[in-house]
Amino acid sequence: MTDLMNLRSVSAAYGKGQVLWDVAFDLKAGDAITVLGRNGVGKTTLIRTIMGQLAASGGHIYWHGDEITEMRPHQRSRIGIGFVPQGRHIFPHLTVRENLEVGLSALARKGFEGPRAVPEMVFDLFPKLTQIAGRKAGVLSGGEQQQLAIGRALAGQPQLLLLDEPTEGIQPNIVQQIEDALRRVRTELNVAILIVEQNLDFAWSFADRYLVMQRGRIVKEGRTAQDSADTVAHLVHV
Ligand SMILES: Nc1ncnc2c1ncn2[C@@H]1O[C@H](COP(=O)(O)OP(=O)(O)OP(=O)(O)O)[C@@H](O)[C@H]1O
Repeated sequence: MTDLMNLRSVSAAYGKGQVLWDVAFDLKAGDAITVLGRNGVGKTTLIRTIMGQLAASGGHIYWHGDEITEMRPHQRSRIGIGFVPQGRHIFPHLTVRENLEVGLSALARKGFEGPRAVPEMVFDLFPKLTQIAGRKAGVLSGGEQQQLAIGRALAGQPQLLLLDEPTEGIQPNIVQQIEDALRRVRTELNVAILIVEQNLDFAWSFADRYLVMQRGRIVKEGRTAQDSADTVAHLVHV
């Protein structure tokens, strides 16, 4: 079986300032991987490069074995890459349901015969969204907005979900609900999940594999079941 995604020697830059160097890793269906590192090491840049919001300045990105390095972000979302950006970026003046419907645009794949309504699975994973479906997203708590942002990405039925610091500023009981939901996304839907995180406990508990970045490079990687979180804490915490 071909991998879901492969990164080969990927680099990225903002103008002349190179931020990513030689990043390489593979993802399979249903994988859960976390990208760790201090502020400013390039984690968000990596996720934006995978999503195509920032063009790779070198290297190659493959999806099911096909090169997508030059593909535009909306096309990447149509082939099955979902993105929950840092800060969530929900539409405050739209209702919860309308925000979720925005996520359906990713289903406009050529020949895709999928549903044209938000899949029930999204409400099943986040029951709170059913209760607040008619409310304007701008008035929701941070935890509700995060559930909405994840639900919106899932409405597009991705095969890979990219999440940038999903636990940032969220109270612990909601973090637990998000973790439980993401676990189900993986096991029940076989969606691969890549999470950029500062919360080492959450990252270790959720992910099977970890990558640690320093100054735009992957400096350490491994399996969370084999290594203790203490072995990377000094590379992650300031
Ligand atoms: N739009 C931009 N233009 C220029 N430089 C940028 C831009 N965005 C990020 N950078 C720089 O790129 C480097 C990596 O930033 P990035 O946001 O990817 O790091 P990060 O590891 O995600 O950090 P954080 O945890 O703070 O989000 C930093 O030096 C940052 O200042």
